[in-house]
Order: sequence, then C-alpha cells, then structure tokens
Amino acid sequence: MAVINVELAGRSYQVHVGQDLLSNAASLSHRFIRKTIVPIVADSNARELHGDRLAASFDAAGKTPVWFDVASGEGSKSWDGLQALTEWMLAQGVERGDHVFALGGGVVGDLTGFACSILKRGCGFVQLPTTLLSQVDSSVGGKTAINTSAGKNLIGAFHQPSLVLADTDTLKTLPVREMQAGYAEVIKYGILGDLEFFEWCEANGNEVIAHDDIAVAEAVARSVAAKARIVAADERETSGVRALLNLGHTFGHALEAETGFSNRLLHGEGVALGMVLAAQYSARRGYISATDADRVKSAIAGSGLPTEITSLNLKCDGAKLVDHMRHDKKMDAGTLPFILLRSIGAAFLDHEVSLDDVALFLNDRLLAT
Ligand SMILES: NC(=O)c1ccc[n+]([C@@H]2O[C@H](COP(=O)([O-])OP(=O)(O)OC[C@H]3O[C@@H](n4cnc5c(N)ncnc54)[C@H](O)[C@@H]3O)[C@@H](O)[C@H]2O)c1
Ligand SMILES: O=C(O)C(=O)C[C@@H](O)[C@H](O)[C@H](O)COP(=O)(O)O
Ligand SMILES: [Zn+2]
Repeated sequence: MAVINVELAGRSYQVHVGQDLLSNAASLSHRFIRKTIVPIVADSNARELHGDRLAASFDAAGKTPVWFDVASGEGSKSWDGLQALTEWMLAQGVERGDHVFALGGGVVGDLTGFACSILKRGCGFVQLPTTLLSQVDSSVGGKTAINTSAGKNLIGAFHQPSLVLADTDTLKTLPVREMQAGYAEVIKYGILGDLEFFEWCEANGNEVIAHDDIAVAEAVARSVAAKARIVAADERETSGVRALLNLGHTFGHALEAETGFSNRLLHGEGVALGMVLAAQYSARRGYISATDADRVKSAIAGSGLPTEITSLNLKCDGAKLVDHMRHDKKMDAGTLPFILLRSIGAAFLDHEVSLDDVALFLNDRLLAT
C-alpha cells in the first residue's frame, strides 16, 4: 500500500492507494466519524458492486451507513442533483463538523464535494473513488463542481477532502472503456511534466487498462503523487502551475459540451482527443516537431482511446467549438491561455493564442481523413 500526503497549510490530508481498503474503511476513517450514522453518497453501480464491503466495515465498527444513491452518468452533476443531495444531507442532520463519504467515480466525488462545500457553509467529506479516473485525478486536489447548460464545471468550489481511500480492487469491475478513459488522465501526467513517466506509460499502458494489479498500483500511486505535488504548489490555480493539469481540457470540455455531456464522449475520451489536439496545435505553433505530436497521438491511440475528432461525427465547425471555449474558467479579459507543449514532458501556458486561429485549426481537424 502507498500513502501519499497532499501538503496544504492547515488542511493536509492522506491518499491511501491499495487493495481491499473498503473493507477497512471504518478504521482508516475513524477520526472523521463522530456519530453512529455514517452518510454515504454512492454511485448506483459502485454501491451495487462494492457497497457491501464498505457497509460490513462500518457495521463491524458499530456504525450505521445511510445511503444516498446517485444515478450513474454525467447528468447527475447538475442543479437537480445538487438540490436533491443537499436536501437529503439536511434531512440526515449533517452538521458542519461531520463528514460525508463519496463512493463512486468523478461524478459522485465532484457532486458530493460541492454539496459539502456549501452545506451550512461547509462540512467535511471523505473520497472513496472507485474508477481509475477518480483514483488518479478527481478525488485529489479539491476541485468540486456541477455542470450547467453553459458548460462544464462552471458552478463549483475548491473544497479539499479530509481523506482519500483509493481501493484498487474496485477497478476489477470497471469496464474497459472506463479504464481507457481514466488512463487518459494517467498519461496526461507524463505528457505535461514527466517524460520518463510518459515512456513508462508507452510500455505499460495496456497492462494498466487490462487491470494488471502491479501496473495499476504503480499508475495510481505515481499519478496521485504527481497531482499532489502540483496541488501543493498551486492549490487554487492562481500561479499557472495547476493550470497545467488542464492539458487537453480546453479542447476536451468543448467536445463534451458539443456532444451534450453524454455517453457519446466520456470525460477521459474528451481529454484524450484534447491532448492530441494540444500536441498538434503545439506543432502548428512551432513549439514541438510533427514527430513528437505523432508520438503523443500514437501513445494515446495504442491504449484504444480516440484520437481523431472526425470519429465524433460532429455537426459543427471550429468556430462553434471555440464558442464553447469562451466559457472556459481560464478565460481572462478576452484571452484564453492554452496549455501547449515545449516537448513531451514539458507543458506551458501560452497566453498569445488567437481563438480565430484555433477555429481554423479545428476546421482542418474536422475535415481530416
Ligand atoms: N475534480 C477533479 O479534479 C476532476 C478531475 C478529473 C475529472 N473530473 C470529473 O470526473 C467525472 C468523470 O469521472 P469518472 O470517469 O469516474 O466517471 P463516472 O463517475 O461517471 O463513473 C464512470 C462509470 O463507472 C461506473 N462505476 C463507478 N465505479 C465502478 C466500479 N468500481 N465498477 C464498475 N463500474 C463503476 C459509474 O456508474 C459510471 O457509469 C467528470 O465529470 C469529470 O469532469 C473531475
Ligand atoms: O485538478 C485539476 O486542476 C484539473 O484540472 C484536473 C482535470 O483533470 C479535471 O477534469 C478538472 O475538473 C478540470 O478542471 P476545470 O477547472 O477545467 O473544470
Ligand atoms: Zn480531467
């Protein structure tokens, strides 16, 4: 088992990565349980597949889990979802000093974290991530949010969890498509900041996706360590360091919006497409070679993720995708900084990008064969 610290003044916390952690959840989280009742917000699939182990752990400790079920899918990260959850938390008598547990993927983690950030102006929460994506990325770092019709994660807050238990056994039931989507956020850490980890991904990515225990353990622990370092350096994305974690997301969120935040394009798939576009756009700007852009694309394609936006059969042009980008949270007085590559393993923020040029670039990609 690995324990990674997220070092933040006054609210540092641990991320445990290992097998069968849910069976020991009560003892690992005992500091955060003050009452007999333990409120658990659960993704419907995660509860069905892994809820019993969690419940048994609390039962054995003399605690009583009370469950709030969240329907699977991005649609639950919504105003309606937030209203239903916060009203349930009030009905359960959750107080500011209490902790709510979030069992599931990034959807449940982001929704529960946001609900906890506003309930009575803030209560605690513990992340129990059960997807690869949520173990390597969304459960760590305190970004919480819901989507609106205007775009992705536009209503949210920074609110750090008190503890993260990433039980890698839960990934054994995760469909391959979801493993691939989570893997996009794994290889992201290599592309943005660590050439050696990118090369590890080139060699081991398929073992991760195939649920190989050793490869999964290494991928999750190394990803969490990378994210913890970045979050500790720039918790609220103000210095430009944390913004690098958005590699591929400016393009990806626009594609998610255009596909209606639906099963047509999972978040990780949008990030995969977005990272390929960011690499190609970096080559267009003369920062990296076409060969390096192709290497990024091949590594992503090799894991079975999409790499061509033509595969989405979009009925829009580049200007429409750029319109979605105008809602990006990085927009700053009319300019949108893009996360581009100086080399594989060295991302940077380019503040000189013209959105008109991005639209032209996307028109080319929408026509590519
Ligand atoms: N807060 C952050 O820093 C951050 C980072 C990355 C992504 N995100 C957000 O995370 C969300 C995506 O998260 P996700 O990829 O985990 O998706 P998700 O939460 O929708 O889960 C994916 C699917 O897996 C199912 N599932 C969950 N655990 C399972 C298990 N163990 N076995 C079988 N099925 C299981 C779910 O029911 C769902 O159908 C997006 O909304 C994205 O914006 C947030
Ligand atoms: O933690 C971060 O910072 C990230 O950017 C991680 C991303 O993978 C994640 O999808 C995040 O939710 C995107 O943030 P947003 O600020 O663009 O909504
Ligand atoms: Zn992401």
